[in-house]
Amino acid sequence: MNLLVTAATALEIKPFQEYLAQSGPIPGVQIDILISGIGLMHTAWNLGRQLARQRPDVAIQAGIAGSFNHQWPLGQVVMVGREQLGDLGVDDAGTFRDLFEIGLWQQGQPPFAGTGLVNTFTGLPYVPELPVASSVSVQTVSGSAVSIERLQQYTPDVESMEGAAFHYGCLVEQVPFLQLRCISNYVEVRDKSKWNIPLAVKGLNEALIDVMKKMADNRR
Ligand SMILES: O=C(O)c1cccc(C(=O)CC[C@H]2O[C@@H](n3cnc4c(=O)[nH]cnc43)[C@H](O)[C@@H]2O)c1
Repeated sequence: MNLLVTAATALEIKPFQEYLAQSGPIPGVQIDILISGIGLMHTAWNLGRQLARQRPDVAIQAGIAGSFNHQWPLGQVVMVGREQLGDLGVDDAGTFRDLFEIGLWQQGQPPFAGTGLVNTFTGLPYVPELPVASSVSVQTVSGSAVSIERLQQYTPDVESMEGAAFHYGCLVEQVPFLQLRCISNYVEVRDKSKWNIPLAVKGLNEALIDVMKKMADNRR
């Protein structure tokens, strides 16, 4: 099995890489690591180049995220079922309208299902039993009541800056994929002191190692 593990920053998957360095090669599994950079543009370009070089059997994007859902504690790991683009559109005299609303994109145009980039989890050797989240990808981390209220139209559970690019690339290339996110903060009026990135990185990497091992076991 060729497994691609990608993250926006090296920090997010450092414990995973340390685990791999300690455990040595995993029989039957070749793992490529891609640090894609923060944001949709960097992720789209780096992922596209990587998929052209080496088509993986499975791709996993691992990252931290903000949560709209206060039922989930910081450190909760989720897998993303549906991605939407939260800020690609026009400012119509003070009202945000996305590309579907103004007719520049059509709902259901491949690889979209409606207005979402949906993971059916098909083709994965193992699907973890994690809460399934709806996600919105943004260029700017939401940090004001106005921007948070505007995103409610997408009924998101979580927010990241790379997820939609990852779903798009994997759907177009028909690579089975899994987006794992661990909650580092709530999406609320910005107060960085409430974020817990170390906790989220720890939870993310524990889940990532577990998923990688189970995928390897199921592929042998
Ligand atoms: O402002 C800072 O000092 C600062 C320090 C470290 C990290 C940040 C980020 O904004 C991290 C963005 C990064 O993490 C994902 N992420 C995490 N929480 C959120 C969120 O609430 N909304 C959107 N993205 C989030 C994101 O995918 C980026 O890769 C700031």
